[in-house]
Amino acid sequence: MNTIIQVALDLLEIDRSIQIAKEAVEGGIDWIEAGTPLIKSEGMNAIRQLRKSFPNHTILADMKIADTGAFEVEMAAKAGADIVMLLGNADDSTVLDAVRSAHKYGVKLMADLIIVEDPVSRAIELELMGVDYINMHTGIDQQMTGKDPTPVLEKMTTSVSIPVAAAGGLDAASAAMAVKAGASIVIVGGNITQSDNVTGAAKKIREAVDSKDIPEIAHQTLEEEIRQLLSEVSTPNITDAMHRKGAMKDIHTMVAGKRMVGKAVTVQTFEGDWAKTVEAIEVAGEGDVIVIYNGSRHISPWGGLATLSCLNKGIAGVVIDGPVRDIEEIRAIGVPVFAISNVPNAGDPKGFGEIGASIHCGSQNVNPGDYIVGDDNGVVVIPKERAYEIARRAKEVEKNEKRIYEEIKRGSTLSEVLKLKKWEKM
Ligand SMILES: O=C([C@H](O)CO)[C@H](O)[C@H](O)COP(=O)(O)O
Repeated sequence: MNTIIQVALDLLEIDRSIQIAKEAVEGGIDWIEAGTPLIKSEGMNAIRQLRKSFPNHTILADMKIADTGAFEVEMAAKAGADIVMLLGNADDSTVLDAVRSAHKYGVKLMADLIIVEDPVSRAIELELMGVDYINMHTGIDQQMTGKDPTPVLEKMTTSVSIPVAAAGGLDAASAAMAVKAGASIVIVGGNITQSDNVTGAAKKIREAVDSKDIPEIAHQTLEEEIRQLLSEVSTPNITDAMHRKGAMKDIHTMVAGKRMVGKAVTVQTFEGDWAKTVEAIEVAGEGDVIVIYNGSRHISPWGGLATLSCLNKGIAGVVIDGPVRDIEEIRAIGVPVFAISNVPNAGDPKGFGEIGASIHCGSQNVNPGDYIVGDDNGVVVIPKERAYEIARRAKEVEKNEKRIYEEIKRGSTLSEVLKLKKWEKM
C-alpha cells in the first residue's frame, strides 16, 4: 500500500486552512487533518467546512480527546470526520467508550501517543481496546526541545498490527525515514502549511516517501544546529520567539547589511579604559561575539585596529554598550560591529574591569556563552540554556511569516490574514 500523507492544519482560521489544504492536495497529499488549534478556534464548524470542501478525502479530527470519549467522538463524527484522534494516555474508560461511540457512528479512532511514557506498551493496550491507528507523535513544543518521533518507530511498527502514523516536525527527509521505519501514514503540519509554496512542499514530501532512496540527513552537533538555525532567522523572528524579550536597547549596527551569530565573550570595563576590551580579542575564539559594557556613552573603548584584529581571528562580531571610533575603517573591514554611536575619542589602556563576567549590555543580562544575534534591526541575547529551543521557535516564526507574506502578496492585508479584529482582547 502507498504511504498515506496527512496534512495537519494547525492554523486558527478555517478559510485559510481550506485554501492551504487545496494547495496541499494539488501536491499529492491524501488525508486532511483539522488540527487541534483549528478545532479549538473554529469548533466543529472546521470539520463541517472541510467535509464540504473535500467530499472525497479522508478527514481526521484531531480532538486529542482526554475525557468524555463517546460524546466527543459523536460530535466529530456528526460534523463529518472519518477518523477521530484521542489521547493515548486517556483513561481506559475514556478509550473504551470512545471505541463504542466510533463503532456506533462508523468512524475510526487514532490514538496520539504524544506524552505517553512507554508508547510501545500503551500502543499494544490501545490496539487490544479497539483503537484503529496509532500516532507516534512528538508535539510541537516537544520538538522545540529536540525530541524526535523516529527512534521508537521501528519498535512500534513491529509491536502492533494496526497501522502506525508518524508525526512531529516531519519534512521530506524525516518523513521518508519514518516510512523506512515502518510508518504507513506520515502526518505533516508546519513543513507544508507554513510554506510559501504549499503545493511544492507537499510534492517534495510525496516524492520523498514514494522514493526508495532515503535522503542522507547530515549529522550536526547541537551547537552547529543552533548556529545554522540562528543564521537563517532575523532578530525580529527571535524576539517574537522569546515573547518580545531579548532585544538590546539603543544598540545599532555600525556596518549596515552585516549579520552576526555567535557565543558571547563578555567584557566589563570602565569609562576611558580599553585594555580589557582589546585583550578579549585574545580570549575569544572563531565564531564568538565580544560583548562589552563600557560604562560611558562618550568615550570609545573600540576602534579600527581592534576590529582588524577580530578579522584575523575569525571573531563573529562585537557589541558595545558604548560608542566606537574609526567608523570608516570599521565599515571597510566589514566585521559586524554594533554600538550606541560613534565618537572621535578613546580612553587609555589601564587594565581595570573583567573578561568573562556576567554583564548588563543594552539593558539585557549577558552571560559568557549566551548566543548573540545581530542584524540591521539590532541585537538580541539568547540565554545559552534555552538556545536550542529559541532557535527552533524562531525558525517556526520565520516559516509562518513566509506563508503570511505569500498570502499578502496575493492581494490580502496583514489584518485580514490574521483576522486582527476577531482576536482583539475582550
Ligand atoms: O498534532 C499536532 C500538534 O499537537 C498541534 O496540534 C500537529 O498537527 C502535528 O505535530 C503535526 O504538525 P508538525 O509537527 O508541525 O508537522
